[in-house]
Amino acid sequence: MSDKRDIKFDKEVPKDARKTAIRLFQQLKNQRVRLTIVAVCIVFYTVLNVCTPYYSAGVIDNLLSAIKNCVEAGTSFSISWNPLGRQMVTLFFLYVLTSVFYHFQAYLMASVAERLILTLRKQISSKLHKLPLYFYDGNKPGEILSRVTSDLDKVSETLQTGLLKLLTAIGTLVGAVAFMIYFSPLLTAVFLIFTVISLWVTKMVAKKNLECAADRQRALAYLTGIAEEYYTGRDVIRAYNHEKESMETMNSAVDELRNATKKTDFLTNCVNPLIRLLSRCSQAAIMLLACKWMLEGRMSLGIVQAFFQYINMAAEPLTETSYMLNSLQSALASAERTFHFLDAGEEKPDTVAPVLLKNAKGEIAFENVSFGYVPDKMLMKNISFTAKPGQKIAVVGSTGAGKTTLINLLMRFYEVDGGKITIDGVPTTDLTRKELRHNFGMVLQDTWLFGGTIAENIAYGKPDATMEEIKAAAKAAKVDYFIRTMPQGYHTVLDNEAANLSVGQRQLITIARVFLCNPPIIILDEATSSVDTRTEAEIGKAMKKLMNGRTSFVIAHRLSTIRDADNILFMENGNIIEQGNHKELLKKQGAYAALYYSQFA
Ligand SMILES: Nc1ncnc2c1ncn2[C@@H]1O[C@H](COP(=O)(O)OP(=O)(O)OP(=O)(O)O)[C@@H](O)[C@H]1O
Repeated sequence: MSDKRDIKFDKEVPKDARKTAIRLFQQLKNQRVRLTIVAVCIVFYTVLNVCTPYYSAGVIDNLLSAIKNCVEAGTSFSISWNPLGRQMVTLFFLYVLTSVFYHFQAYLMASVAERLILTLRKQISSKLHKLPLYFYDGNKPGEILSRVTSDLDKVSETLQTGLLKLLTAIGTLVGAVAFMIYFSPLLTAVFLIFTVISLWVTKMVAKKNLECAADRQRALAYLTGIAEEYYTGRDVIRAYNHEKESMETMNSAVDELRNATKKTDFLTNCVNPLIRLLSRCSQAAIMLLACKWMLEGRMSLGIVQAFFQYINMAAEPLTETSYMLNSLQSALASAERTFHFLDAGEEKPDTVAPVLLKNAKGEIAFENVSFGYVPDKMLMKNISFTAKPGQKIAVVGSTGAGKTTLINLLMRFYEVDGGKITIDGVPTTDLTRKELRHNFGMVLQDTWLFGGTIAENIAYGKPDATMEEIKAAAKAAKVDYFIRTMPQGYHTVLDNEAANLSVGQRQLITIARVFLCNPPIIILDEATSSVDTRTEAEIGKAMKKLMNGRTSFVIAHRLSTIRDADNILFMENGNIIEQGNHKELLKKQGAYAALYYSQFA
């Protein structure tokens, strides 16, 4: 049963942030011009952003004194170009220019980030085809998918928003505080005292919030785990009368999640109003002092409004720095995971001078083949056998005996550790993988049909096949009639994992796929219990027809179907312990005979 103590949540921290940042930057080297323009825009934006409020203080004060002069002189108010009109237009253009620099860099940065993500996605896509199969054995599909989606999205988002904020934060903060001190050291001190208090409060709440969020995550994962467990085991739970216990465990998990969520929600919802309250208090205190000084003539209105602009400017980097650093850290962790994936060991490259195998006859030989999934633990030792063109080879053995492994080696999904496998006398390592696999057709129990039309699915191995060829293949597999009864016939789109087809129909379509490719060698994994007897007979007939004239390897689950095999490989613990035809093996009175008599006696 799932145990919530087993569920761990790692904080998103890169192992080597510096190395990852440098590597990420290297990926941007073809975008140097754009990045330089972005850097220039950021510098101009920061300088203008910090200097404009200072300029605005003078303009507002001049405007105010012009209004005052008019009121005192009893004349109507007008603005002359020199100096007030000029100053106001300059201020307007300063704001416009600041905004232009900001938006231009944002536009460029978005295109830099998306180009980078496109490059990385292309690298991942090409990597997926170069990875050896054992990589997929050790990694969950969800993990690999998240490299392509959420990890790269996070990098892009941080490059576009977080990085700009971080780069402008120091300049803005230093500039704003410097101007504030210049205007009034006392008001600046009031602002800084309140800021330090609110930073401290945020830190305390954030720490507590992080703990509660981890508790909530744990409680949620536990609840999801047991819900899934109970759902899949519902029959067994009922059969053993464990409904009450399951319900109690479920209720306590739901309760725990409720408590954890309550705490997290409270902390999340209370932190913002608290910070806002502190910021209002600080602004009220500053405003009180500033108004007093204004009344005493010690401070002008222009300076007060400029001071408040600086307060807003300085508060943002101060309160957001920790968020920005976290998001940068988490983006670097994402980038690190992506690079780790891109660095994974690839399949041994194809030979540089490959042999071309035109019209293979289909003679296969295993010569003293040894293999282990784990380097120092050999599963197969010195396996040898030969399959003459057109022969039927049956591979038999209990579960885990090594039947699939034998096929994996034949198809070069894994590389042998010793000995060699030849096809028409040519070692498979002397061919390119593409050339080798071109000679094989596979019909497995787990059929794989993709989201496309039935015709496209049949033509998967020969995309340029004509409709006539596709129909002929379907006819050969005895699935043509069924396809024609579908609403759009061959153009019926299969989606949702071909849920509208039965297991047997899916298998017949994959048989048609092999008929179309017409390979000299085929691999068949016999259907077990997932189809009814009639369908099984239909599949059996189609397979028999497919085997006709081709070298075939049949992974057999029932001994009744392999009596006519030319060679039966009886496997145990990864090795072939007996081989020969049905009669020879019965005569031997060995493991095959024992199994045969146990099934048919
Ligand atoms: N990717 C892998 N990594 C490590 N060990 C593996 C891997 N695949 C299979 N094995 C191990 O190799 C042995 C042979 O497995 P294989 O899948 O070839 O057996 P099988 O005869 O096809 O079994 P089944 O009839 O159940 O499919 C088993 O002990 C299995 O646990």
